[in-house]
This record gives sequence, C-alpha cells and structure tokens, in this order.
Amino acid sequence: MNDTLTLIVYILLGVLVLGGVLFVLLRGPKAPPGGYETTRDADDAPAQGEPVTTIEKPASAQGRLVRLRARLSRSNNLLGKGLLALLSSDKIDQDVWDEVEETLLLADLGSGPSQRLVEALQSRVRVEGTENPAAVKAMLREELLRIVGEDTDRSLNLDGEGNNPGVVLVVGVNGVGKTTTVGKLARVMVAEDKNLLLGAADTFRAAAADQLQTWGDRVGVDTVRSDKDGADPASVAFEAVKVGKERGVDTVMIDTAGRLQNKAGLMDQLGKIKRVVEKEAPVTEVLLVIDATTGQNGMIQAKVFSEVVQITGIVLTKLDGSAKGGIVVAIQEELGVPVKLIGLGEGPDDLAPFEPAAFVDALLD
Ligand SMILES: Nc1nc2c(ncn2[C@@H]2O[C@H](COP(=O)(O)OP(=O)(O)OP(=O)(O)O)[C@@H](O)[C@H]2O)c(=O)[nH]1
Repeated sequence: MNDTLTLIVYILLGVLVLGGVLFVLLRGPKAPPGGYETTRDADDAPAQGEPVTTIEKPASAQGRLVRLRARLSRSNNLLGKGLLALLSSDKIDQDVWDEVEETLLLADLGSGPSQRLVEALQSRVRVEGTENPAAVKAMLREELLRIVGEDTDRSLNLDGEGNNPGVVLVVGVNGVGKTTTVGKLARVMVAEDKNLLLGAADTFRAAAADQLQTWGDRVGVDTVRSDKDGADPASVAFEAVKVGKERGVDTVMIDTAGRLQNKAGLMDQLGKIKRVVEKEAPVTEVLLVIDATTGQNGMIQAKVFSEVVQITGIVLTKLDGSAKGGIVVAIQEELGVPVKLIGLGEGPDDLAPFEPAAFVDALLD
C-alpha cells in the first residue's frame, strides 16, 4: 500500500516538473537576444492609421494656427506695441532710435540684428516719413520679416532615400523639451499617414524611455529601447534604425540624452550615435531643441551642441511662457540654422511649424 502511495507521489512530482520545464521552454526568453525591446512585435503592431482605441488624433492645422496666435501674442506683443508707439512719435530723433534699439535688445533680438533693424528703419523713415500709423506698421512688418528670414527654407527632412528610412536625431540639454517634441512631432506625422519608429537613446535617465514610450503608445508608434539601464545610447539608436529599415518605415526618430557633464562627453556620445547610426542609414535631420525662456544662457549651451554635430534645424520650445519673441532671430543669427518648429505648450497639439509671417503678425497685432 505504502509503495503504491510513494509511486503516485513520484508520478505527480514528475508531471509537475515536466510541466514546468515545458512551460519555460514554450514561453521562450523574456527579452530578445541583444537586450533590446520593441514595444510591440512587428506582426502584432496595428498598421499605422489603423484605429486603436487609445490613439489620439491631432488638432487640425487651422486649430494649431489659432492657438499659435493666442499664445504668442500673450507673451510677445509688447515688443510690437512698443516699437509701433515709438515709431509713431511726432519727432523721431536719436533718443527715439536709441529707445527702439533698447526695446529690440530687451526682446532678446541680439545686438547685431537689433542694429541692422534700426538702420533699415532709419533709412526708410527718412525716405517715407512716419505720419501714417498704418504705413509705419507695414514698414515695421516688412523689416521684421526680412530679419526673421521670410524666404529661408524651413522644411524638415523626414524621408530617407531608397530602402533607407529618414533618420531624425533630436538633441539638446536636459529639460528643454526633447522628448515632448518627439512625441508631438510623431503625432503630426502619424496624422499625415507616415510610418515611423521611435528610438529611446536617452539611457541616462531610467524614466526617459518610459516617457518616450508613453508618447509613442498615445499615437500608435512603437519605441525601440534597451531593457538595461545605462545601456550604450549609440547601440540603441543603431538598433532602432535597423528595425526601422527592416520594417520599411518612413522615419526613425531618436531621442537623445541631455544630461552631459562636459563637451568631451557630449562629443563622444553624439558623435558616436551619428557614426554608428550611419552604418545603417544616413541621418537626414538633426534637430536642436532650445528652451526659449533661457535667453542667452540657453544660447551658449546650444552653441556647444552645434559645434559637436551638424544641426539642420532648431525647435524653439516654451514660446508660450515668459520667452521674448526676439530670441528666434538671435538664435538663428548665432547658430546660422533656421528655426523650423516652435513649441507652444505641454499639450500634444502645442507644436507648430515656424512661419515667419504668422510670427511677425503675432508680434505686431
Ligand atoms: N510650457 C511649455 N512646456 C514645455 C514645452 N515643451 C516641453 N515642455 C515641458 O518641459 C518639461 C521637460 O520636457 P521633456 O520633453 O521631458 O524635456 P527633455 O529635453 O526630454 O528632458 P531630459 O529627458 O531630462 O533631457 C516637461 O514638463 C514638458 O511638459 C513647451 O513648448 N511649452
């Protein structure tokens, strides 16, 4: 009897152990070899544009423009109003011109552009006179537009050539709004029926990849990230471009870390990311994100980045806050790169292409 019981116990134990082994074998390894995770497998991923309940749709372009005007004029129209008042004075003497220049400097326009604008206005006032306020406004609008760069090419290079996806690197110091910008831009691109993939190359901060992935999930875009904290950012970026290429996406957008102690560290990391990624596909756009509220200080930091990688466009964030509009001109002048996008808030629709005419109108309205 005892022997039979022992036999039954052994059989049961055997079944349990065998079941456990089978379960582990069938489930497979937790993470793919190589230590990278993509938030959804290619086969499971809904085609982009396919409705997924949690995916949000962006506001219309028209809606974004209305918002731009409202937000910009809140913080910036003092510049325009101040200039108009000065230029409409009965007598425009040297004191008035000095005040005009001071107003421009206070609006963060930078000394070179301020001086050029004053010179241009001086000569036009001499020729055209200033009695008519509407004429003054038109003159000021024209000169501001000229200085902002009305005809500058501000298009984003988001598409690759042949089998290569477009590769966008998003760089800048910490806290300027890089991840938020990637999320907002991804949303706009999805709405335009683009296929894209995000790469979480900010491996310094554990929460950074989560934050990017949350943005990705919101718009139905996958994120390639490492399953290890502190992984090599260049290899995550490389993996993202490789997966993007395999999937045939239009664009791979890579979020990078901003918390770097010194220029040498920054150079090492960003230089390596670019070099390594370009083994798979050329980088088509390097967007430098700058917080508009940091004024001159932000500009000095931005300059370091521009010395390390070739920046192709600037995203000026937080223009909805206390930022002065003139910073757009100063940054372009200093870095020789156009502002392509502006951030106007923390919400998913608070990103707009930089349009000089709309911008200058918002300053003067
Ligand atoms: N008001 C305002 N806030 C913004 C804007 N863009 C981003 N932010 C906020 O700025 C903060 C930092 O944004 P992140 O996107 O995390 O910045 P980051 O550059 O990725 O930061 P790190 O990952 O630390 O390098 C967040 O609270 C954002 O919501 C903007 O255009 N306007």
